[in-house]
Amino acid sequence: MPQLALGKQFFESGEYDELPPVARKNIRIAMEKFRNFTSGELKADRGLNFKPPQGRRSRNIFTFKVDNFYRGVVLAPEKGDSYLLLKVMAHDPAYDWANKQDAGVNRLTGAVEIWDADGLERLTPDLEERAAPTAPEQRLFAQVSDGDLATLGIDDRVLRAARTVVDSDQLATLVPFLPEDQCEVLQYLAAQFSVEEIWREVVAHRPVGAVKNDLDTAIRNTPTRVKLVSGLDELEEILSQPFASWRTFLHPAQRKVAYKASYPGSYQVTGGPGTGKTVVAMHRIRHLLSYLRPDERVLLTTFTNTLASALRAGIGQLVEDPARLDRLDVTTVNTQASEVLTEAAAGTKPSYVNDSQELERWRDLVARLDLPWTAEFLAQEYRHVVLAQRLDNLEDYRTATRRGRGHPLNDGQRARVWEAVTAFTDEMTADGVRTQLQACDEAARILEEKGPRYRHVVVDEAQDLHPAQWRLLRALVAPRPDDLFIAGDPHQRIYDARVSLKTLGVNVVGRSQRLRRNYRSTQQILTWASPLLAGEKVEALADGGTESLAGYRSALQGPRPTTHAADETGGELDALVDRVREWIDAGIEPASIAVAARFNWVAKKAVNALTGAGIDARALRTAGEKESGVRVGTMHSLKGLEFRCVAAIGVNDGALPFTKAVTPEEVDPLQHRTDLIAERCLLFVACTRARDHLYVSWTGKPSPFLAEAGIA
Ligand SMILES: Nc1ncnc2c1ncn2[C@@H]1O[C@H](COP(=O)(O)OP(=O)(O)OP(=O)(O)O)[C@@H](O)[C@H]1O
Repeated sequence: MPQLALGKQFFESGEYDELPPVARKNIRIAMEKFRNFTSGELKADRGLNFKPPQGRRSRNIFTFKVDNFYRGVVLAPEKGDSYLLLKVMAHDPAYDWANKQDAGVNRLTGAVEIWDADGLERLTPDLEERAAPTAPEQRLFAQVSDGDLATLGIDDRVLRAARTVVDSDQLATLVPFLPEDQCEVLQYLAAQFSVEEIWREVVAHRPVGAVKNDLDTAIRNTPTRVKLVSGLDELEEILSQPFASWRTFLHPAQRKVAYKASYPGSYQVTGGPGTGKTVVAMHRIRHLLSYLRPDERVLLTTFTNTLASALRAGIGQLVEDPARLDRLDVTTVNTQASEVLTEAAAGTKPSYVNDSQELERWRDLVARLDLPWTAEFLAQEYRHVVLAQRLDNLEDYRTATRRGRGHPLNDGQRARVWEAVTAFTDEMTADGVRTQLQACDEAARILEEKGPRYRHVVVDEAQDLHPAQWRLLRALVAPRPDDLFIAGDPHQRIYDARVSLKTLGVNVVGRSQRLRRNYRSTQQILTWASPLLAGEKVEALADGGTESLAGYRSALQGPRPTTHAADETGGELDALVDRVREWIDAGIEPASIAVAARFNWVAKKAVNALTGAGIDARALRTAGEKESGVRVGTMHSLKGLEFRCVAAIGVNDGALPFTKAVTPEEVDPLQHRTDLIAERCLLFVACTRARDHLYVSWTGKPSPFLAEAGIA
């Protein structure tokens, strides 16, 4: 029986979602014929009008009639009996598209590649001309021999184009025309990966099996871009709902991590912004739910309630069975702490103090006890040393290592700090209040006594969790195979969190995967934003060492980010209004536009400026998911989210880094450095929320981060 398959191209650019229901029905009827007819019958069927387009490049490409308006384009290998549906378009564009495409089997991956061969052929002479003044040995791939390129699956036509590439900007212009796997190889080479490293990255995650040079096998061997359809029922199901690519077409690295049958313990997935860590976490949950025993439950944690509801909706699209979904909780770690404490206090909910109330208490203690340190210093000492290591008495504090703290304390000084710590905790207890982190610590202690609540815990946005939160996560699940699955990115660490997971009983050594392909933002946005972190060594997620963005790339293309320098705030806000209006006039949904500011008061001004100019805009924090209007919020509040357009405003000297958020070097040089990196990461996080358009503005002197990155 013939194998039906749907190509990723079929769903691209939202074309499929815009097809009228009747066209979808007709696609199903046509596909039924592909399923049931012999090839002779297909060719003879007048309704289907199955034929090769004249002028096609690939002899395996055919078109067929969907109805009087639409035609389908299908890849039908000569040998074998698979049919890969590539596009459904209006009559003329369908022929035009079909004639431009070529199809082949990648020598390295054994996967089917379909690419715009017409575009590649037309672009190559132009690139050759532009590259002529640059000597071949100075071009981007000069160090890689033709033989090595062939080993990595680069075919002759791509080789000719690759040899013209002078720099990564030129590679970006080629990307839309390249066969996908070959494109990935060239991007790795541009990022200075060795042939062996690329071989590992590109081949190791793929299904094993001999690479055969026949399209039929290749179609069945390309889960990244081809959805094999088991039958007409499944086809009907796929065609009847809006399509989200992330549900079906995982990158081999994503698939391997998400659907590995079992890990002997905890597992960690890292990667730059937009590399699909959350997507992997959601697929892992689908996998875990399918194996769950009747009395077991799964927990997914993330950083904010907004992200938790987005995750819940996402998993709802992946797991249809409500009975399975019922066995999943999606919350923040702090919510878990509150639940545990409420349960332990027979239903009485805990009361909290926020960061500024906590600081007020330290300030009061500094004055009362006449201490020689600032309130900020004591709050950090409590958070990063005492709470982090769960130090319960002076003896332990005396001998504790103070990793990451740059201001030494002698024995007498430690005794005085401890006096303040004791007063602080005693007064909090007497007032019946806690900080969120204290609550996590207490909840962990309770569960350490009572036992875990979940069979599996999946942690998203793991980079900002404090050791007390990790202790709670550790206590929520027993140390067993597949206990914790952790997703995070140290480049997005915007709160001061440093942990050694091993000392907290979470061991991911030898069990981790880094994702490198960005699915969210255009290459232009990544190329612009990555230098914001350049030169900074970012501490790895788990246990020492550093992480880099090597090989971080995107296959998406778009305009370069733009900047605006204003002399005064009014001018900056006027320019923002103009930019947002341009986006809306170009047809972009206002709710897919975000404005990000370092401070809440700047965000409020932006809301006023936009609404004053007649543009629907609202605060991100309070906006309901379905509400209209441009979203405006602080850079912190954009964490984990994404928008088609992002305007980062107020990126001024003095705002980024914000002086008050950075411990003075003379107070604590190590803390000073950590705070500065967090501020850098904050700007990076805000910029990498953008999918298509990024705009950055400032008033007066720009942020030194922009200047250091060569942007302003
Ligand atoms: N395999 C895929 N195919 C298509 N789209 C994908 C794929 N993987 C991820 N995406 C999309 O890329 C975007 C970013 O994914 P996701 O939020 O999972 O990344 P992330 O690494 O968690 O990002 P961040 O760390 O910046 O929050 C989302 O729109 C997601 O749907």
